[in-house]
Amino acid sequence: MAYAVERKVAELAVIRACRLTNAVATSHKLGTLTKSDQSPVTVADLGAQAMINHAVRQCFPRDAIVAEEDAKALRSDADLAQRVWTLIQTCYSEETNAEESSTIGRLSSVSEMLDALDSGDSKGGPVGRIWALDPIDGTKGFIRGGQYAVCLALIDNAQVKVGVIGCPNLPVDPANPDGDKGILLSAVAGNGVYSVPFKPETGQVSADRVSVSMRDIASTAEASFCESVEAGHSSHDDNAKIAQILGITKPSVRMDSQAKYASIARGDGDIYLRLPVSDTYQEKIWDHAAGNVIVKEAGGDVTDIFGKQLDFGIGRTLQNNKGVIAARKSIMPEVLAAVAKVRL
Ligand SMILES: Nc1ncnc2c1ncn2[C@@H]1O[C@H](COP(=O)(O)O)[C@@H](OP(=O)(O)O)[C@H]1O
Ligand SMILES: [Mg+2]
Ligand SMILES: [Mg+2]
Ligand SMILES: [Mg+2]
Repeated sequence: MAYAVERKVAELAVIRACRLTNAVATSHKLGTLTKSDQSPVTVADLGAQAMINHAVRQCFPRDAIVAEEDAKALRSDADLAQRVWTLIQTCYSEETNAEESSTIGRLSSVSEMLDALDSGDSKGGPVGRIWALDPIDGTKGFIRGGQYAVCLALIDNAQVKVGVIGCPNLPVDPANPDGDKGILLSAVAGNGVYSVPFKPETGQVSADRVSVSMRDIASTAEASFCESVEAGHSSHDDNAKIAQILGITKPSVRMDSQAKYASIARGDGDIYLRLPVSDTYQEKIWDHAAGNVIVKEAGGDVTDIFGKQLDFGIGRTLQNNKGVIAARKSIMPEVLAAVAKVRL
């Protein structure tokens, strides 16, 4: 299978990062900082990015990386850098799968950690292999104890070919929300999407991978839709109007992060609405790349609010697109017609 090695590396790197983020979440010592755009970042985002960037660089040294974070805050604060380094060392020491370090390696010094963090600064673009990394998507959800996701994708000549999303807080069985948590969704374009339950504390895979697909529904009135928790990321008002036009009566499922893509891919919900709040905000490629291939491989489609495919080949942002809509292919025309009515 094409991209089999890339998928294996991405799965190992994401599961390892989930072990680190889960340890930070359960310690309640999040080390939250505020970035220049006023959004939060925690020591877990930084530790996860350093480890994953290093894994990608070690396995595929010629590939570029577009990642959300950088080492700026750690380069000016040695104590903070040491704290992230300790988290990474603890995470390595808790490895239970020997394949992990033999395949994706380990960082060996603080300076290597800082360089790895800074190696996700590619400008992106239409040509070549570019990894898109969101070390914690839904940082606000992570801080709240809600949903968050570690998301890694490989974009090859502007097409998303591999997508892996780790959701440590997503229930393994959606019908049993208080049961075991920890799901990895993994897709290669043209080869389907698989769900793998894993234990976030150890990173151990707890059952076989199973192929998943989006639910078939007779009409949009039967659908349930999901949206961001943060009203600043997606217009709850517009989303509600669209749902009303589609005859949806169930309340929206509000969830942080690309866990939304993961849950519609495995059939927990049917439609993901992300209507823009601001005219100027440009969606980031790391917020959507992995989810894009995962939903498509599950039988869904993902477009912007005008029905255009998302363009992952023009840089770090989706500047040619506005908002995001995802749904099963068969209902997509109806959903986009409702979106158009609301946006007129
Ligand atoms: N005004 C805005 N509109 C849309 N998305 C935004 C936004 N401001 C921030 N975001 C992005 O929304 C992501 C979270 O999405 P969601 O609301 O689905 O959980 C954030 O990812 P991070 O948490 O990785 O920073 C951030 O990149
Ligand atoms: Mg962020
Ligand atoms: Mg994000
Ligand atoms: Mg993030």
